[in-house]
Amino acid sequence: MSKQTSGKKATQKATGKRNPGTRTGGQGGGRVPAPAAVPAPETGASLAPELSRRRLLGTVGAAGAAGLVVGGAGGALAVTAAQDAAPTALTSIGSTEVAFREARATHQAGITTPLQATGHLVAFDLAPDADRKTAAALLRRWSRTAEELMAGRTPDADTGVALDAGPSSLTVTFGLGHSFFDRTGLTKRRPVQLDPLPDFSADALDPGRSNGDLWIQIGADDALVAFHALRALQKDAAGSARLRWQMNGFNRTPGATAQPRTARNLMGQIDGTNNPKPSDKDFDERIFVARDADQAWMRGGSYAVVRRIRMLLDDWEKRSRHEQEKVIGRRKDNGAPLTGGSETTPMRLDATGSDGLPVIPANAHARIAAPASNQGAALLRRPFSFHDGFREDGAPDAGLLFVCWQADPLRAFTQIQRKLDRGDALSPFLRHEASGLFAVPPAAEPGGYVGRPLLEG
Ligand SMILES: C=CC1=C(C)c2cc3[nH]c(cc4nc(cc5[nH]c(cc1n2)c(C)c5CCC(=O)O)C(CCC(=O)O)=C4C)c(C)c3C=C
Ligand SMILES: [Fe+2]
Repeated sequence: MSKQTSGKKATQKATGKRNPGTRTGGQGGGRVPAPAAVPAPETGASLAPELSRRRLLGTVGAAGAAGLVVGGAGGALAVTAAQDAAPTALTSIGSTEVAFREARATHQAGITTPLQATGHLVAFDLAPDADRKTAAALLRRWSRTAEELMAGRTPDADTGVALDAGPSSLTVTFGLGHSFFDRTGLTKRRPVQLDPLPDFSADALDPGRSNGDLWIQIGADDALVAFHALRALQKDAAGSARLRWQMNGFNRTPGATAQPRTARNLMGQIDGTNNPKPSDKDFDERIFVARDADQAWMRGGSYAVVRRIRMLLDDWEKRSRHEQEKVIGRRKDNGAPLTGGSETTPMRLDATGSDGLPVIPANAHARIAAPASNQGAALLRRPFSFHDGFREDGAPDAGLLFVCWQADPLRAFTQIQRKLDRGDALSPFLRHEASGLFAVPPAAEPGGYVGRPLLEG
């Protein structure tokens, strides 16, 4: 059914787990360089190690060896084979694989996985005549495709777009919207956590680009790999569901800086510093649905809130650096709180300056959004930046595809956004233009598919 292009399927668990916002520290993600098997381009059989090494080194020599995965930390020697061409050596970026289902992980990939360079967010609505069986068959097809592509394998009848790219940290994450449950006769099993988000005063939402029966988040460190996955999943949906909306985003390319750093957004701020870390004792409780939750099919799952937030960059960029820093409560250069220290130093919210005013202003974004201002509420932010060209007035149509993860959206996103809505210094520079809320079930069981316990339970 499929052609293996990046060595045999990886079954190892995560090594070098990294924080989604920082690419270092913490756990999460399960990204591993693909293992060393080398398929022969013509026959698919393994090449003798000596031959494959020679071929590889030839390619390495031509390409320059820096960054290539040849006996690196993971000992991996990865190649990908175009159908009739010589194998292409992969760097660690191309060969890194995120497991579709890890041995002991109960949640889907793409939640604690480190930020990827490219992302597509896509919502589908089930076809008018679709029922629960149609939905189940679609999720089965989608899960199979996701597992294949995340392992670096491509379908036989393939366009070849990603043939020599390797898995490139591809993740595909599936979610179910409020309307999915009505469409599939499962209204009674819809979790209250999917109740529609309240209206916020700053909302200017476009219903056509909001919500949807089904949602997919695709992320990869290679734009061709991400597009390839999007296209394959769209083809799988033919006749069962049609595209409702799609958004494309990006982050800094991994490996661009010598030391991994927390991402910057299009306002130039270091964004993601105070994300909950998988090493925090309450991380699972905050981000994932509890193991004893009433909705058994959601145990180990999470809820995603997706917002397309356009940044009013012309207004923002007129502000001095000092003004911009007061809006957030942190420095732009290194992300440190205005009360001093480095990026990871805790904010001193009670510190006052010689003028008697709080050093981190009362309306600073980081103060208002902090757990201390929200009865302990916290969410995991895992966004992509977007740029969809320029508007008629010449302003960039650019901003943040804000994706955040939590066990309970009412206690996390809604609580924090209500607070921000009432007086966040950042709000005048933002427009919330689209919104979605999705239940993201746990990872598929071996041989199963995402959502099976709901659809067949
Ligand atoms: C409802 C939740 C949030 C929305 C919407 C949101 C939008 C948004 N934020 C930034 C930039 C930054 N946010 C920062 C911190 C921060 N933001 C939220 C929540 C929302 N942000 C939280 C929970 C936090 C952490 C607060 C804390 O515990 O300290 C920061 C500071 C650095 C960091 O910790 O990440 C920046 C910068 C933008 C640009 C934006 C919308 C486009
Ligand atoms: Fe924020």
